[in-house]
Amino acid sequence: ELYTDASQLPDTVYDFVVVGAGTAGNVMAARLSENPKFTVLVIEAGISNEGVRTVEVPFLATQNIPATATTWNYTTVPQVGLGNRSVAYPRGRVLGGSSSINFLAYTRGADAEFDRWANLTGDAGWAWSNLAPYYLKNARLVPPADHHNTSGQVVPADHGYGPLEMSLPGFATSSDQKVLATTQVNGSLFPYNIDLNSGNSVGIGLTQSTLGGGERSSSATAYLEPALNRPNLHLLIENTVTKLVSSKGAKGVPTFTGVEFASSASAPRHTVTARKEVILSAGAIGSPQILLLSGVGNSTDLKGLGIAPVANLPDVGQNLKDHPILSNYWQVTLNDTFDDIYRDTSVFNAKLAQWNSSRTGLFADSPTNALGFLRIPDNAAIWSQFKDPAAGRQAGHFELLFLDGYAPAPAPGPGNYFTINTAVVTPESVGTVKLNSSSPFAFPLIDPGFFTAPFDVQAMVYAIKSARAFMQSAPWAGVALSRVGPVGDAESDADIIAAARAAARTIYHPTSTARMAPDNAAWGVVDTQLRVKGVSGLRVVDASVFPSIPAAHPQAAVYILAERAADLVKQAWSH
Ligand SMILES: Cc1cc2nc3c(=O)[nH]c(=O)nc-3n(C[C@H](O)[C@H](O)[C@H](O)COP(=O)(O)OP(=O)(O)OC[C@H]3O[C@@H](n4cnc5c(N)ncnc54)[C@H](O)[C@@H]3O)c2cc1C
Repeated sequence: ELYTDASQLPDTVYDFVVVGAGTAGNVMAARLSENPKFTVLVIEAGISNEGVRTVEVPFLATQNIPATATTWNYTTVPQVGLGNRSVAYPRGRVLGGSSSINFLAYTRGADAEFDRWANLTGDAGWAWSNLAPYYLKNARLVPPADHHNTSGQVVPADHGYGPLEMSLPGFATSSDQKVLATTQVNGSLFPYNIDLNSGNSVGIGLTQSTLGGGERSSSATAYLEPALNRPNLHLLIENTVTKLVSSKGAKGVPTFTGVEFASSASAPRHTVTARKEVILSAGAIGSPQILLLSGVGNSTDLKGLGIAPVANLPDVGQNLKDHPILSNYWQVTLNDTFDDIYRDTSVFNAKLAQWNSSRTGLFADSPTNALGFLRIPDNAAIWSQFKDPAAGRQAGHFELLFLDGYAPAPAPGPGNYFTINTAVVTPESVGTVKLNSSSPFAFPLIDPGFFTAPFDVQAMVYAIKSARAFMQSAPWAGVALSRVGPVGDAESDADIIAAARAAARTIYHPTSTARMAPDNAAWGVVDTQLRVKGVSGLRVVDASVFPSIPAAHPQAAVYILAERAADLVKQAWSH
């Protein structure tokens, strides 16, 4: 049942209270409520996802950001590595969380990403061989919107049977053909990868997107909605959790027993009791913020803000990792790019009408039809200065994302454009999330530390040159005209670096702000069962516990982690 007002809630005591109906939170809610003996309440700050056009229409995903009714409209603190610019840092604030507003790419990353988690935490349960069943349990392939023959574009045997729908592009563009042709003629630099979700994530392939039947599939549509008719699952939306409630338990161990929330800063606070556990799934920004507001963090910092310390865990809000990205643009001779839809309302409306009537056409597609992860070669000069940060040889160092037009729109002038977004997916830069104030309604201070580590700058230079080499390949001869846009003019390395610092932004992949560490380690925030260290009754399940950031779009890893976490919680309370 869905409620919008605390006074409507039929109960004040639940077995589990899940904070945040986001990507991970909805997996927890759906899986825990499979047991009819468990009662579960989910509290979400955002609005319902239903009927929100930019959430439902895959191609319009980019229109949810930077600041709309479905986002937390965060910005970063000025970024030293980006010429002191502050950059927009939106997160989903809607049922489904960021899975409702993201750009739909589903990439689980190399097996080695998870094996690294196992190594960093000392728990083989996080190794790929043990997580694979949870990957299969998360998503399933469904036909693309245009029902084309997908042989040679995907390896069906490497996919599962879960509720999340995933499909290949359902609206072919002429630039897709050129991207794929480039992998054929220039395969040594740009190998074709038939399925980026087969465990080897190096190479370029068609994007597998979280959509089915031409509509976005999210943790809200795939997990939450089908479970909402269960009598043991209650959902409260449009209410912000202000802190977690704890008391001193047996032997003086702080014990989390409930959650405090309110519908606005000035509204009265309400509390509910969690008989078994509080599950914190507020994401890589929200979860550290709520931990700090609840007295879990660096005790000295907390006292300075007037917050009574409950557990001294200095790692809360530390180790923020994210992928920096920027756009490289070309003017092209193709005449069917999407540029016109943002220049001509009648073209936009025609595409929307097609989607409305048949869930087909451009708007049934995610914003990017092809992408790939590539390695900086072993003989590159960069390796004389830096140690290889990749998890393994089947993981890339940088990413190329291909967009059939000028993105973010609108194009700077008439004509047609092609965009290659370049991202560094093995960043060495580390940042923080800190409280700005003890008010739960004040945004935290977000500092991803972009380009503060020299490796990231050098890797971005490499990625930009790689994108340029891609466009110099034979299939683009006579098609790609001039380079345009802010990075386009830069020629020398020094100029490219300056342009990169002026143009880079986030690809919206923050992780690791409440990271998992070995059970006996003094560092970290949660143990290998995702229980907050030094307290009882509290787990964190979302991207904030990632021990390291995968060289991939992280939503797949969030789903996989949450599927395992749900089993861990079920096992813990099976008696
Ligand atoms: C614009 C954008 C594009 C992206 N594109 C991709 C992509 O193409 N592919 C990909 O794999 N990943 C992408 N990502 C990243 C991916 O979506 C996230 O890594 C993932 O969804 C995070 O899941 P989570 O469960 O950790 O947090 P979220 O899904 O963000 O969930 C957190 C939830 O907690 C709620 N919450 C927070 N604080 C409170 C509070 N105090 N009280 C109540 N509720 C609260 C939030 O409203 C939200 O619903 C993108 C992200 C964004 C923002």
